[in-house]
Amino acid sequence: MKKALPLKGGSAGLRHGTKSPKELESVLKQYFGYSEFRGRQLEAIEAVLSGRDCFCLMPTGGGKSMCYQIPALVKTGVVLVISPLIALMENQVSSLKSKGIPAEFLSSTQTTANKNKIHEDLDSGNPSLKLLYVTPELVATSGFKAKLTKLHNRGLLGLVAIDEAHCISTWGHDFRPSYRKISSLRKQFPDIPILALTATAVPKVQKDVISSLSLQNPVILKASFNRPNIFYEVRYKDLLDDVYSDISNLLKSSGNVCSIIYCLERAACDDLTMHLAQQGISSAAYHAGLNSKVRTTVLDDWLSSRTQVVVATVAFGYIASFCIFVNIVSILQPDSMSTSCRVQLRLT
Ligand SMILES: Nc1ncnc2c1ncn2[C@@H]1O[C@H](COP(=O)(O)OP(=O)(O)OP(=O)(O)O)[C@@H](O)[C@H]1O
Repeated sequence: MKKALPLKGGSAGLRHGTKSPKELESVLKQYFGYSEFRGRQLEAIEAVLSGRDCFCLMPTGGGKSMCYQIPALVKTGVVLVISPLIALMENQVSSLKSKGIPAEFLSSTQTTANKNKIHEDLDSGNPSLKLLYVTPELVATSGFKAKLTKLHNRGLLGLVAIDEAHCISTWGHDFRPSYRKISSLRKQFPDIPILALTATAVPKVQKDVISSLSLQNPVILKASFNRPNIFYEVRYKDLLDDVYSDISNLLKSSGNVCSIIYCLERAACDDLTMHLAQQGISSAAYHAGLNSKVRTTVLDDWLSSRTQVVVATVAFGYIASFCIFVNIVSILQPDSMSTSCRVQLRLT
């Protein structure tokens, strides 16, 4: 049976579920370079390692992923991560791989050859994978359920993590009907801990998520949403002579700070990008109307500071999750205050 990944410093004799906070911290340091856990991370990790279900409410960018990534490193078997966005999965998987952590995702964007390789690994009885990211749509299929059952029967399903768990709730702002179907997992694998993660704080949603997933006596963790490094300034469009000029002046006065501007419509992204280019500001549009190759180039150029400004629809906020100083400008009415705040918190 595949063991947990080896730890530097000779901790190999430890069994999952029995690690001390210090030992878990050393795993954090070894793989991610951070010296301590943030907020409620450690409690969430300890809860699932002890076999408990857990509902974890943490602000966007608060470090929810660590709550299942650390267990994946210390537990035997595979951690299944259910995530609603392929771009998010791709981003996480490539970041984990760059740290030497075996992770993969299954989605329609994968080549058949890649998918086959992942399935072969899962069927091998000794998978090298530690984390497998999938969509809720895939989890609902009978073929994938059978695969999970096989994995579980061999003692190789370590944890089910449900990212963006508010999508389960009809009261959640990103409600996805297919998410409802994953509620069968609790019945299917009664002995496997389920970790539900969300940044949506509405009590009605929390209750709905916990009951829809039939979480058993879950550990409920709520982290503080206070982010002192965030500063909001509101400028009324109607009081400005020219919104585009106001934005370009703001960008020029901020120096070379990497920035994102959110617009509701694709055409506005293209228009504003053109205006900024005319003002000598390096910028690029990012929206669903561009093919994935262009979008990847835009993201890469922005992350490596070859482009200063991305003018995007809200989809961009789900992809980029690491930037030190960011100017965020939302023009036009955001679809909801909650979405706007979530995206901003993730990026700040
Ligand atoms: N203990 C820690 N110390 C320092 N940085 C951390 C810690 N845990 C996580 N991070 C970093 O915080 C950033 C945000 O983490 P993560 O993407 O997991 O947040 P999240 O809560 O999942 O956000 P979202 O709601 O956007 O999905 C990442 O760059 C991650 O590496």
